Amino acid sequence: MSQMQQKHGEPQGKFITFEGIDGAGKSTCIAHAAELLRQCGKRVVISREPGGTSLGEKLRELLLHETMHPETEALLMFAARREHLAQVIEPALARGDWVVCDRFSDASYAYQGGGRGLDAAKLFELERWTHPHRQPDLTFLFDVSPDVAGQRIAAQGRALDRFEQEKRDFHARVRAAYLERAAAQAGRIFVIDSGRAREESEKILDEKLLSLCL
Ligand SMILES: Nc1ncnc2c1ncn2[C@@H]1O[C@H](COP(=O)(O)OP(=O)(O)OP(=O)(O)O)[C@@H](O)[C@H]1O
Ligand SMILES: Cc1cn([C@H]2C[C@H](O)[C@@H](COP(=O)(O)O)O2)c(=O)[nH]c1=O
Repeated sequence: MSQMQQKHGEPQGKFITFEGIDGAGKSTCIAHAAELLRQCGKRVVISREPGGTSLGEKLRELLLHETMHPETEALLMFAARREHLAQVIEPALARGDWVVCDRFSDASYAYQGGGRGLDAAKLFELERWTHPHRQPDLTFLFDVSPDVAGQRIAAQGRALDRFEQEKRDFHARVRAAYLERAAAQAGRIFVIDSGRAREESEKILDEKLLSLCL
């Protein structure tokens, strides 16, 4: 049975992920994307990583606030992801719902790989273990410079988490890893220049989503 088909030949829902460095603007555009998909008649589940389940949200608290070894960080990201796939993502897709998710495994390659310097082969092993047969159908990468993203986060005036507190160099490496991955997987990862006005990002997002809905 193909990944795109259920037992009775009904098409599965689609799995759409949003990625980018902290402050790139992806979370803001997710609600907009979900609204558009609902207008197209799709049932939409919005979720996030790390998180999306009761256990995943507890792991998220640890990941965002506790100091830990980079490999522990990678393992916990994938542990949260395993639970998320089992409890939320796979059941929703099997029901025919569309899943719109704030981050997925591309984030592990970008943050733990690019940012922390972990060997991509180790991340690949974790990915193969956690979701050997599942990849997003489409990924939006919100691309912006760490300087602009940092200004956007500062303007929110809230406490920063462990990743947001990292230096610009870290975010520059994360951004570079994302762009490298987007170049290697251009058919799946669609880059949106989010250095421009939010309305412009949303217009491009709408066009791409509408083409997927038809
Ligand atoms: N082109 C744009 N697209 C999206 N958001 C933008 C854009 N320009 C400015 N913004 C603003 O950037 C701010 C940061 O957005 P948001 O919190 O969605 O980022 P994020 O990528 O989800 O960050 P984080 O990963 O830290 O949660 C918001 O206040 C949003 O209104
Ligand atoms: C899935 C995933 C996430 N991260 C990091 C990236 C962000 O800094 C935080 C999540 O915060 P957000 O405001 O919800 O974007 O977690 C990571 O390092 N690796 C991952 O796999």
